[in-house]
Amino acid sequence: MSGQGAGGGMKIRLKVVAGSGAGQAAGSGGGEGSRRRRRQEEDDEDYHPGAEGDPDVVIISDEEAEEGEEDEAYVAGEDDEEDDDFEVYDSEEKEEAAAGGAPGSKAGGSRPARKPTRGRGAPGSKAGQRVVLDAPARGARKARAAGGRGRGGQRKKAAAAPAASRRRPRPAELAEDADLEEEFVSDEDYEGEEGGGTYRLGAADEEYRDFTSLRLKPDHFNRRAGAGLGGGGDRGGPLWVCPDCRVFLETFSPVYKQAYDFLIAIAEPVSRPEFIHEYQLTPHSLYAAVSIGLEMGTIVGVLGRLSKNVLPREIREFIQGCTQNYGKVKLVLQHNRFFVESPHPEVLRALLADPVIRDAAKLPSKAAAGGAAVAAGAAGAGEAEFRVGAARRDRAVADLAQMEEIDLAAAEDAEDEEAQRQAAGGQGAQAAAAGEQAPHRPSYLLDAVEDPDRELHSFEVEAAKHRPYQEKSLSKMFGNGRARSGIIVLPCGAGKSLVGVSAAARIKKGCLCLCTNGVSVDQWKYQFEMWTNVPKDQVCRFTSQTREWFEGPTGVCITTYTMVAFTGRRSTEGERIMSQIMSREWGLLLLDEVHVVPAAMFRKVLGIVKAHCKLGLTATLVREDSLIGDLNFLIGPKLYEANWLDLTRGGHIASVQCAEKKARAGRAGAGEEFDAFFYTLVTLDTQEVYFSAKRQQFLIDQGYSYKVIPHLLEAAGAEGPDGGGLLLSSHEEQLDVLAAILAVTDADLAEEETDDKDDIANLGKKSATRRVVGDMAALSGAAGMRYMEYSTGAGGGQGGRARPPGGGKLAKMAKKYG
Ligand SMILES: Nc1ncnc2c1ncn2[C@@H]1O[C@H](COP(=O)(O)OP(=O)(O)OP(=O)(O)O)[C@@H](O)[C@H]1O
Repeated sequence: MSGQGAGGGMKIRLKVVAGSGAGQAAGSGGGEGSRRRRRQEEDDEDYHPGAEGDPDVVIISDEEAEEGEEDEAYVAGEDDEEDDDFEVYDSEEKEEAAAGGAPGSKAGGSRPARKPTRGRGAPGSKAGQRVVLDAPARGARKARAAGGRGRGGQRKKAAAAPAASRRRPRPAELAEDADLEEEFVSDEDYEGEEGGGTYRLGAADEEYRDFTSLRLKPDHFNRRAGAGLGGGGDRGGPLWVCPDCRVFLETFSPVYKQAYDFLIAIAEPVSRPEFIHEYQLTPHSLYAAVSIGLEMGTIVGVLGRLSKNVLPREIREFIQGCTQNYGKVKLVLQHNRFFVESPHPEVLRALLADPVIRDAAKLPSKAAAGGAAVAAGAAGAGEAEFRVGAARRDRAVADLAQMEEIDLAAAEDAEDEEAQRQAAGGQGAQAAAAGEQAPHRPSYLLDAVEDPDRELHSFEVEAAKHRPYQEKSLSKMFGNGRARSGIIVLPCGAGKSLVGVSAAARIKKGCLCLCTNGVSVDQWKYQFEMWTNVPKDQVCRFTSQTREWFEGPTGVCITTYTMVAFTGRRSTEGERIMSQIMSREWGLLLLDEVHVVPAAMFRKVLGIVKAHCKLGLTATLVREDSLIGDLNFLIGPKLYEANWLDLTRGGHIASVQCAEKKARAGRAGAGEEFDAFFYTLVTLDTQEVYFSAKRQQFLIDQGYSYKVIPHLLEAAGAEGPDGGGLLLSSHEEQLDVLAAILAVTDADLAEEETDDKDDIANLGKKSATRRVVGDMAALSGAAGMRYMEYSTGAGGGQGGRARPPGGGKLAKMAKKYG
């Protein structure tokens, strides 16, 4: 069992099921999603975004490609199997891939592949599962590995990096070959291996990328931007698909929109500036893809079709490895208990062989007769057995066809000790063992009608026409008559609230909405009332200030993370409401601002609340605590992510202007109509400079440009506050303020009274306090709150709406509507 996720409690990871790479990477957080990788880059002192750190994509011409082939004449059959670092496919093979053919199974035996320049792979295995290093390097690496350290102890397997990229071989990390285990090499081990070649390996190796050995498709010339996807539908591919799982997208392609929609469904965006986007295929992103209904063959087929270069073999294998385990195990919530179900006895056996799961599961002491016995691998005779009744299995198989919305990702959320004991199949096993009809309702939406516990609400969205990206988000969440758990990423002001409200309306069972503070609670209530016909008494708020409960059997409860996670003494009314919250099976758990909620709090809350479906909403999946990967398990995969620039161009959100003012002290400016201005004041010679570099990288990746205003006084064009210039304009005054700020202690801060006890920003303080003047990290945006603090939703709106209650958003709307 992987179980490396932060925090205690049981974890169920895909890896357990079949030891696939998907689970491995996911379990350890070692999928090394793009964000984490970027952080590592950022942490590297030598990394200078926008300078030499930019990806160096080398595109070779036809002639060069041919030259290359002549230089290294490929002799079919000679060392075909032993020498390939990565294989290339012709269009026939591409078709085969599209049809879901096994990687490496070569039709017809002839393969116009080009012999790679470096690296070795797949001895004796056409499927290419085993990828080994060339002998001298392997020896050297092994030797070094003995004393080497891994990247956070997570990367266990070394494999041949594709010669083209010579960097972390993500696809091969998923190789299932146990022999590779011993070839553990850390990034340090890679360092210098190339002996002064073009590559600098190790943490900074990503600065140098050479993709010259990517093989262009024979008709690649027709695939240049502008050639269009005409005729056979196979032209004009806007993608470059690299063997290291990077995908580059040309935004000026005529099929950009289609390619973008596809890529965002299968890959993580790394960087999306104006002309070339970079994406990364990761286990998480591919898991998300299959969870929204894309099949392995489709993913490979479409990727190949959109690509200018022949799809590297690693990519096919990687995609296969990451997608094959989807749907094998389901976590089903019923009668406030979780049941682990699988139609595959071997999967259950693997799960039960894991000591953590076994410990957590409630198992019958003796297996009952009938059905397929699934003995826990580690269990001896006389120990508990887990039995799966035949009828139950058949039913599960049938149900699997529909695919359950609560799947392995959902399994991760049951962190609460007690819930876990019920979750790991114990109750289900007991019921099955006792010959009872196993409880199982796979498709929540379809089965809601039959649900004996159903308490359906009947409100509907009636005041809105969804914008295209909102519709897209919702269609990713709802499909085939079921609801999927996951995260929707939409920029500030793009209308996440409407998406959340619509999801709650579609899931006709109670909705628990969790917000980061009390003001947000008021705003969500307002949003529910504004967009839907929900009766007022069916939307209730539960905060430190307001304790309401809905009339009737069900409704919408809006509260805060802190209220639910609170462990101290509550008022009688508070206790009563909390017990209502805890005893219910919610249809939807709506999680606002998921990127700022500390992971520990998520686990706590998700252990307390039971819901059929979870929807996380955020403007950015960037977290300061590097635990973004955990959200995949705590909530679910990312279902949709909109591109800021596209929405801006579409007039859905304001055009954003970012400016960073460098000063020793100063004040921020104001915006103009239809433009949202983001000003950050960075005090020189402080930690803020470091954090501002991070923010700059974020902005670049999101496709924004920003301005650095180094001399505030000159920029202000005036001398003092009366003249419209700066406060604290003299150097002495600035030093005084800086000294005062630096002198502030936690004790000083504790004296400040809070006005929102529900605010998640107050976490960790003994008394509920708010930082009015905080430490430098908090001031510079390192306190876990997002960088973009406000925006306006320009265009496409329904102007003249009533203003909502509340502060932050109120100000935003007030700004928008004048
Ligand atoms: N489909 C729509 N039609 C009309 N107006 C819309 C639509 N979707 C959103 N809006 C409006 O756009 C504005 C921004 O929406 P909302 O506050 O939900 O954005 P948000 O993504 O939650 O922003 P933030 O991340 O800042 O909280 C609101 O005024 C909302 O009423």
